[in-house]
Amino acid sequence: MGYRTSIATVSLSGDLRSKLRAIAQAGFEGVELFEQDLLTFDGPPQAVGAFIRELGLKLVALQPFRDFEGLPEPERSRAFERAERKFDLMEALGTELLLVCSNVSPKALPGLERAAEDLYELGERARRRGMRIGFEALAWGRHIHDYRDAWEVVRRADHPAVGTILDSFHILAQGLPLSAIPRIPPEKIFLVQVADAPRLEMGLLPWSRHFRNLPGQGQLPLQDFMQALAEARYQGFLSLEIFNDQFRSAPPLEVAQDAHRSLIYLQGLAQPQSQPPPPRCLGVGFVEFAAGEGEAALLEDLLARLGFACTHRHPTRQVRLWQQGEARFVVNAEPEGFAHSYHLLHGTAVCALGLEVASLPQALARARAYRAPILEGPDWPLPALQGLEGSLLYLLEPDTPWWAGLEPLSPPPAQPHLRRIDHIAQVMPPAKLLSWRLFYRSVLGLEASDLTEIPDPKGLIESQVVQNPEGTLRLVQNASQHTETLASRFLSAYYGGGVQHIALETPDIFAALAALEEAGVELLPIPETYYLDLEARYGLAPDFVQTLKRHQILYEQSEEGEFFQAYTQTFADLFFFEIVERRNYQGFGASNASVRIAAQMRRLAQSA
Ligand SMILES: O=C(O)c1ccc(O)c(O)c1
Ligand SMILES: [Mg+2]
Repeated sequence: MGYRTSIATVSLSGDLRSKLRAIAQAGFEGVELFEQDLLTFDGPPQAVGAFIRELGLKLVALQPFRDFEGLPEPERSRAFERAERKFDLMEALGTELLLVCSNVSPKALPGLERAAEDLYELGERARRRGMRIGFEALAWGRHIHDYRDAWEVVRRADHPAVGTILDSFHILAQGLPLSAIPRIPPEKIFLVQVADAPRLEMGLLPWSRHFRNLPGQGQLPLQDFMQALAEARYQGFLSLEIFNDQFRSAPPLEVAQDAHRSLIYLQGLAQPQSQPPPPRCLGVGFVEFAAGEGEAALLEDLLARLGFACTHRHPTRQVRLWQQGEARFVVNAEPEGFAHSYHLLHGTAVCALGLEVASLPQALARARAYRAPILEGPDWPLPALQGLEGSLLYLLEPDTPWWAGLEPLSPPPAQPHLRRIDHIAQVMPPAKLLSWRLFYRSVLGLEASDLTEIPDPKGLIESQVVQNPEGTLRLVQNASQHTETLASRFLSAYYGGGVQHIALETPDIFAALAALEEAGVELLPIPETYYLDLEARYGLAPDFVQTLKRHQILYEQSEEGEFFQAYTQTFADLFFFEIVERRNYQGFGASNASVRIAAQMRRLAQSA
């Protein structure tokens, strides 16, 4: 990639040695050292510098040097003394760039000219020691909080050892215009720091210190920022500086690997032609369940009642294919192999998804560019990416005859009530939501919705939707910080994340449910009060509401259309199917989610 990659140590958890190892292992070329982190190293600064070089990393900068410009005496003189001690430290470490962030002290005096004089003098001191200083505007700086002012100060200082540092968060969070960036001479931009963030209504300082996230995970207009950098012809390091509470408690290597991926993604935003394009994802070709033999029979009984036909079976193995319309489920009850291991760990569960892509070579090239490990070879029926929590994401083109090795048994149902997989809902630990958001956006080029919150009787559930533009591939991802929510109970029951439900689409939910009821499928009972409220909320005809109620259907209306949904009782405790009918409707029935969760909780309490 064009820009050299770096990350600030503040972005990761652990002591300095583990941070640096993770940074090197994830493939970064440089690192910005946060001075605080020196305290977690069991050796002198020289040893830190040596360790960094042994890892093959370049120490891009030491940071931050705070509260420098605009001070009255005697603070001003003291600030220069402090700076000299930083230069000593930098000499020991072996780095030549010091990040100076704008003064936040109430003692700081205003005036760009005054600040320029201070920076000139600091630059002169730095130059004498073969060093440089980069001036960065903090969004909450006392007088200087706009990158244009920081640049103006640097321009007036007019010293070869004084440049500016741009930080996408401080610029984009304030919504500053980017038009001045291309006018800064590239050699005067000493470093560019990048971070994304969710849009939050809060003060800039707590927002920056706790909620920054990786490019591709948030909502800031980073594409515009990258465009402006390209116009400026900047060629130095892109350094991630991610202050985030979640990342600072997550395994450092996982965060570092995501971080490296996010820089590739960022590069692609400005120059899509510099990397393999994302695959066109078409939909879910199949879902594979891992099951023990006894459970496989129960699951297959449920599939049969849902209207699926067992169309194929493996000649020698415990592997069967069930189909209805375009929906295909593989039930794998083999006593060895990947599905078996997965079953041992998670119980009856979805162990793999078959993702249909328009071009397999393109999908694999993209995955390689984004360093997503690919499983392929004689051990695997299809090439696969690593999916959620040890599951697999097989990749296939729509006409791939992956079931050619199976024996045909019976034809699929001629008049299926259920036509296709509408969406798949996964539950994961909260810290994984952002990681998968980045994966799906970058490796697979899918769109990710903003995070929303769904109330569960025992706490909040965070939810995001990942989908293709056509809406033929939809993944809903849920997580919860609260231990008693349904999502969290799923995590503990399944020993990790996984598929919690699969929604199947029908063109006529009343006919579909009548058939299911006839076949003895148990639906999740919905309380009477829901229907009273529904009638009032949308002004529905009583007869219509009675029909919904008879089939335990949840209903939602939006500006454009209508949504109907019903749920099966949970299978093997926590997994279930959903039946949906969409009439010009693109959502997921958010207003009904808490009703459904409460009904499932009641049922769990009864069976406990
Ligand atoms: O939050 C801070 O203090 C801080 C320090 C250094 C930076 O580069 C920055 O963007 C923020
Ligand atoms: Mg910064």
